Amino acid sequence: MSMQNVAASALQFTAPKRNELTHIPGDEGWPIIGKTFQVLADPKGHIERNGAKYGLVYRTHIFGETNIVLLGPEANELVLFDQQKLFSSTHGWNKVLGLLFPRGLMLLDFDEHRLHRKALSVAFKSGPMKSYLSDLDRGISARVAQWKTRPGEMLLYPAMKQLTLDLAAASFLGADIGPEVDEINRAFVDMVAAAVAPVRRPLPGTQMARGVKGRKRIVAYFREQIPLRRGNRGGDDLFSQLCRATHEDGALLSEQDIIDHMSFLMMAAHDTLTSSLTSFIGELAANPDWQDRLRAEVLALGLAPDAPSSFDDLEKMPLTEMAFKEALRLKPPVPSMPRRAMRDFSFKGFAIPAGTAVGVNPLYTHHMKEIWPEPDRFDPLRFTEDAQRNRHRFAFVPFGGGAHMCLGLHFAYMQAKCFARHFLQNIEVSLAPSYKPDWQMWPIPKPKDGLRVMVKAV
Ligand code: HEM
Repeated sequence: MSMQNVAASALQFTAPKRNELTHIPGDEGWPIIGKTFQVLADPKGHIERNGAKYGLVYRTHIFGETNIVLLGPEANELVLFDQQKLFSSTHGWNKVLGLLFPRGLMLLDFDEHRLHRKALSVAFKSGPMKSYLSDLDRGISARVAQWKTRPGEMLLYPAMKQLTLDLAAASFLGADIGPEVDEINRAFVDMVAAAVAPVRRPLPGTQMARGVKGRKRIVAYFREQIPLRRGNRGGDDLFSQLCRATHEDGALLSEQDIIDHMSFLMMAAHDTLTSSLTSFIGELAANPDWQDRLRAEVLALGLAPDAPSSFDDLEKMPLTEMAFKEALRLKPPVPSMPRRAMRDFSFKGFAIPAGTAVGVNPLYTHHMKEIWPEPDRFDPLRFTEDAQRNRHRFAFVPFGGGAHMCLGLHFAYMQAKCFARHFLQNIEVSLAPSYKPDWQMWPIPKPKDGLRVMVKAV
């Protein structure tokens, strides 16, 4: 199938009439605003109250539209695995991300999505990943060494945000960006912040307006660089990999495709890693026994404090991986995932018509008491092989599942373990007595006060 035929087949939909959904239990709240403010104020509480009142399928109204929320592992499997190709990711995510990240991988569907995902996958094979690891390792080691020289209180979230930004510049764009690096970083930060801004139109003075301007700058940068990266200025960074990537028929990705995929990839990686690395270290600060166990695992690698980490070293950190998973369970960086039904379907006895906006919710599933006893307790042993064996495979879905499962999953584990290795080997982290950080859980989990931790050299 040629790329043009595939692109032309993008699906259209008609939203169902209101009375086609009223058989589904729920409460749509006020006209127009619906339940939007309740969801924004307390997403976990809101969804748990609705789940308790209405069950695993309920109707609500957010962001100007009726939504059907489908809860639990079976719903995740139906929607994410999507064996029957019922659900469009394009028409789910477009409303949130379409203006700034049009045609990012997650915003493509079905055959077209499959072809692009295949082309992008080369950049995530083990050869390129090893090269990203050496960039990440260098950046992390240098930053941890700086933190080590400044013992005392530190605001974890902003420090982590700056670090992931600098690491993305090195591993995604190459160390050699030149004097434009600060300007590109700023444009990128504006674009990512706009992705989750409450005002969705680029009105003057809004974050969305800054985001649209940032996108213009980033697009211009990519456009000017593509011919250079395809020639002898290309390196091993992710951008250069995409500039050389081809479709099945051997054709290079188009300039516009590279721009759209790069913008999306950088966004997909940035806030998710910032959020998860912050919650991971936050949990270790709150659970010193686990911090000690992971430090022992790191020290057992036998590496000098400033020595680089290899793929093999990271393989020998299973407890660290389990602890990172537990942080992702407690605070999934993508707490909910939207889709649009392209055909009629039914779930738990409810008929749901084509065109309906539906959503699944990792944040809810990750706290279901019947799957995760004492769901708010940090316990990495939930992820031993034994403990996982009898669990539904869609009970833990921080990276989604099925065709759109996170393409950067191994990148994320690699960065988290590399970070843990340098951090724990050099720094001890704690929380002040009686301090309980307060988190905003949606659209991306983030500590409200930046998360104050105490650091000291090990
Ligand atoms: C802890 C970090 C991360 C988390 C929790 C995360 C989570 C997710 C989730 C839940 C999805 C699927 C959304 C859906 O189906 O609606 C997704 C998709 C994606 N993620 Fe990640 N992500 C992370 C890091 C990354 C990184 C580091 C990269 C790139 C280097 C990345 C690239 C992508 C891409 C390209 C997709 C779209 C895949 C597709 O549609 O085929 N992510 N991610």
